[in-house]
Amino acid sequence: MILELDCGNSFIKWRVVDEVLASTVEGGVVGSDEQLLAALAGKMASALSYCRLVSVRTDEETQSLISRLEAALGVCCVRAMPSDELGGVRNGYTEYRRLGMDRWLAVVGAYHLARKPCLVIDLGTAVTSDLVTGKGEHLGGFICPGMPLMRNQLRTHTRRIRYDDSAAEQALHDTAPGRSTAEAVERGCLLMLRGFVQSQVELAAEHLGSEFEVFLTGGDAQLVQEAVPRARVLPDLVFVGLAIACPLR
Ligand SMILES: Nc1ncnc2c1ncn2[C@@H]1O[C@H](COP(=O)(O)OP(=O)(O)O)[C@@H](O)[C@H]1O
Ligand SMILES: CC(C)(COP(=O)(O)O)[C@@H](O)C(=O)NCCC(=O)O
Ligand SMILES: [K+]
Repeated sequence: MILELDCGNSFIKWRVVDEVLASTVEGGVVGSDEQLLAALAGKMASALSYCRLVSVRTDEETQSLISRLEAALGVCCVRAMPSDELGGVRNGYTEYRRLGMDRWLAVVGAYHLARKPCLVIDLGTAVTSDLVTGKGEHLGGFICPGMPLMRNQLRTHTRRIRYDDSAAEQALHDTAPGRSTAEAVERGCLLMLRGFVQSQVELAAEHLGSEFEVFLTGGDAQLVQEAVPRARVLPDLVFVGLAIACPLR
């Protein structure tokens, strides 16, 4: 079985895949290296043959996680590295190494699934949007703050915006004008995200023509789904690209 990891700025997404059945056996989202090791401890260490991972963390943090995994699980870890061409997609950055690896693998994964023009939006700590043409030309994209960054900026740069996580969660059940601080902030940020996603769809039509697929991924993808009903919501999109970047030898 293969262990796959997507190390984002806030969370590590992990899953164990049976390469013979091509199915996911188990998976989860954890907040730290320690939590990851605890989640994996014992139960399937012996069944794991290989680990592949993508990380947008520093090289030091990523290497430290790899060392700990190799020591704890006895598996060889392979990390996806930047490339200017992969899976029929040409990286659109002037310096291809600068493009976030999660963005790159999501674009490669989307193009692999669609084989036509794609708009790929990843809603995590940051929100990223990337465009790829039907011929696999990555046109570049956009980066803006995601839900966690927007709410934290408001909390840390004002004196009276204070509310807890349960109030935040409650507030997101509706988009009526807020009648409390939590509702006003959470719904305001949510509507900003939805507006961004809608404007990206309009922009994509200008660059890609009318026939393109929209992919939504990242932990907050569901929040904007209703803004683009035709979008494919694929929480595992980065893993599709990861399998292409790090095939089993
Ligand atoms: N099961 C989940 N675990 C953790 N975060 C989640 C989950 N579902 C949704 N989220 C939300 O997803 C966002 C983080 O998305 P994610 O793609 O994991 O970010 P990153 O890749 O930057 O670490 C947060 O706003 C968090 O509240
Ligand atoms: C834009 C990102 C911070 C998004 O990270 P995430 O929200 O997934 O944790 C990451 O893709 C990154 O560090 N990119 C490097 C800069 C760039 O893509 O231009
Ligand atoms: K992201």
